[in-house]
Amino acid sequence: MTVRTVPVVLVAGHLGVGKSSLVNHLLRHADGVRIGVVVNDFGALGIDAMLVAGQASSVTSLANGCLCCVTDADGLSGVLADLVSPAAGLDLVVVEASGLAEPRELVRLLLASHDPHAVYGGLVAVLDAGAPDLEHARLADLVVVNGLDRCGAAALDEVRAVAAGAVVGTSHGALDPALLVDPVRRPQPSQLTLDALLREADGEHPHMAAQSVSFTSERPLDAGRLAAFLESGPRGVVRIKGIVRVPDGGGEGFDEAPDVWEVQTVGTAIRVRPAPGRLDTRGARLVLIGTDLDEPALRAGLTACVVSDDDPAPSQHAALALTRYRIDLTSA
Ligand SMILES: Nc1nc2c(ncn2[C@@H]2O[C@H](COP(=O)(O)OP(=O)(O)OP(=O)(O)O)[C@@H](O)[C@H]2O)c(=O)[nH]1
Repeated sequence: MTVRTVPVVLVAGHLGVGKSSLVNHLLRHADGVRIGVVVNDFGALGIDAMLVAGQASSVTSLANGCLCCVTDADGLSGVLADLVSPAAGLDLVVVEASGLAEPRELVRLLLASHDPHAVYGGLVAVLDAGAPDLEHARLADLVVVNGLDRCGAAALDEVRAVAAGAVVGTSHGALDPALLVDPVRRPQPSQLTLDALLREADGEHPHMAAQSVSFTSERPLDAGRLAAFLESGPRGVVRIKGIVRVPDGGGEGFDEAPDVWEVQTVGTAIRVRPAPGRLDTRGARLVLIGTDLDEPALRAGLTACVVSDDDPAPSQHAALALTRYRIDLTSA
């Protein structure tokens, strides 16, 4: 049986860069995605708590299912356990770090929590377009350069030159939630949800919509070439998900290893697990999600991963290049 997992996304950045604006935008554009928010408020005047709670606490009573918890770093694991439990029914948990929190420490805390229902959804670093912190850009899986309305887009190239993950420019934190989580189809409520009402009342900060590129191959992909493609952090790509068959030389002790894998990436964070049986495939099906995608380049990159007749037979443990990113989410 496959355990249901909820991605937990960390949002970090210096004081006043627009973290709360980003979280509020996600909540207001949730469109059926049930988002839980953790405000990691280190006593910094409680501003985050007020801003987020002002809207999220009233959302708790709606079908939308948003909720808000205030915590400090020590309480993170306990709060996360509640939020990601199947009973909470959430699709995404966003942890907003206070401007004082060290992103690396929060990532460590999250990875150390070992909750079977939580899966690391990536570190989103919000940077000020006027004075981007390039150290944060190097750490993050997704970099949001915020404040383009004030400062223009000049910082984007500077950030892209050093960022390991994808880089997106925003104004007022207007990040498309589809960059972080798949849209969820749920029956439409008979009346407007709170997120729709808030959007109408506030006016919009339009966000650059996420794009996607689908790639299908009838043949397996070479694990080494695919891993290199994923590790390269293709430009503009925030998330990749799909099913891939990779050939393996079948080294000793590896006979039981499956050949078909589910692959998910967020920025530079890669994770794979054995594909559920019904998703068996002869080759590969991948979806790449991001902004400003260079579709021909992405297709060329993935096509180059397809195993050809000219390739040598796979070496022993060939699949390890990819399967070393395995996280075991499968329970007996
Ligand atoms: N003009 C402009 N103002 C912005 C933008 N993003 C945020 N702001 C404003 O900047 C101020 C700080 O934004 P927040 O979203 O609270 O920033 P934060 O990172 O959560 O701040 P802390 O919680 O203090 O760390 C607020 O007054 C926002 O309305 C933007 O892109 N353009």
